[in-house]
Amino acid sequence: MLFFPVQVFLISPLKQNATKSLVHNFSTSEALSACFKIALIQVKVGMDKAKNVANAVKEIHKAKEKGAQLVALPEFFNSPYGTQYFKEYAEEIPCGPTSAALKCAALEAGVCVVGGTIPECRRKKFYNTCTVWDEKGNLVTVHRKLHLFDIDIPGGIRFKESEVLTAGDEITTFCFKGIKIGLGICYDVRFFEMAQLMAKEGCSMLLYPGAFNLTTGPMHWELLARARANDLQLWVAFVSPARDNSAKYVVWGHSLIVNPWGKVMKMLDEYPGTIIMDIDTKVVEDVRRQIPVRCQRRTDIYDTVGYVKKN
Ligand SMILES: NC(=O)CCC(=O)C(=O)O
Repeated sequence: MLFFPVQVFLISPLKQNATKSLVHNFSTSEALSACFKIALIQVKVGMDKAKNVANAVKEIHKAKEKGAQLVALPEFFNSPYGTQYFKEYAEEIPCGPTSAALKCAALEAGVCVVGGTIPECRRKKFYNTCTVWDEKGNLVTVHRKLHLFDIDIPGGIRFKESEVLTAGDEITTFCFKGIKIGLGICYDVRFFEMAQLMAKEGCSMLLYPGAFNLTTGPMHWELLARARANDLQLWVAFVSPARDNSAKYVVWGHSLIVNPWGKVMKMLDEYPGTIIMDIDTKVVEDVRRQIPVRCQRRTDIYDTVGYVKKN
């Protein structure tokens, strides 16, 4: 087994269950050889919050029946996507009804639930927040979207999440069956350094609830998933809502899983559906051994890693 010691200098505190130490040594061996079955649930999201949540819960149970051990939902699975909706649909975490439903679903189905995202209200601010629940219904972690989706493409799309939402300020990883998984939310995927940092934290998979649109989706959705997977040599999963052409923001759909070679293993179309897939982290080890870019970096010439944020 190869052992490549890497030293990462983390300046800001990371989350409770992410690596907290200021200097963290790890090797590729941390991320090796475990398997689990993942489900990515591409549900349609409408105006009725209770119905959206009930639908997601039903799909979690169906995924469990198909053998899933970790079930992931899309970005804003309980609320339509739009700055005009976020405050109305927002809830506190973990005491709101959507958290209660996810906790109960995780416990009853006996699966880990990555609860897509919901609009969260917290201390008079609003966030785009992902919760993770273990199979006993415990809240494992939360990730608040770090990079708000503010773009303006004339003739394409203009969106400004920052009109309503506040950005999170922590990198989030969690462990599932001995595998470290990094969380990002949609637009977060465009920021390579964030993904690189999670890879350096020892992640074998990056999971992004997301909701691209009909302008950027066809151009960048698959490209970004494959780019992150190939550059960082890990599994990447994106999970989107299904398309609703009557919505104000029409999503691209196409939830997908890319393997550490950068190959799309499964991808949905725009309709509701579920991807079920075995994730084997041995593939991570194989790619990293056969194409050992991780230990070939010329950090004497460039050093783009080893930072989080300056306080
Ligand atoms: N919900 C989002 O962050 C959308 C991101 C997106 O569409 C993009 O192009 O990036």
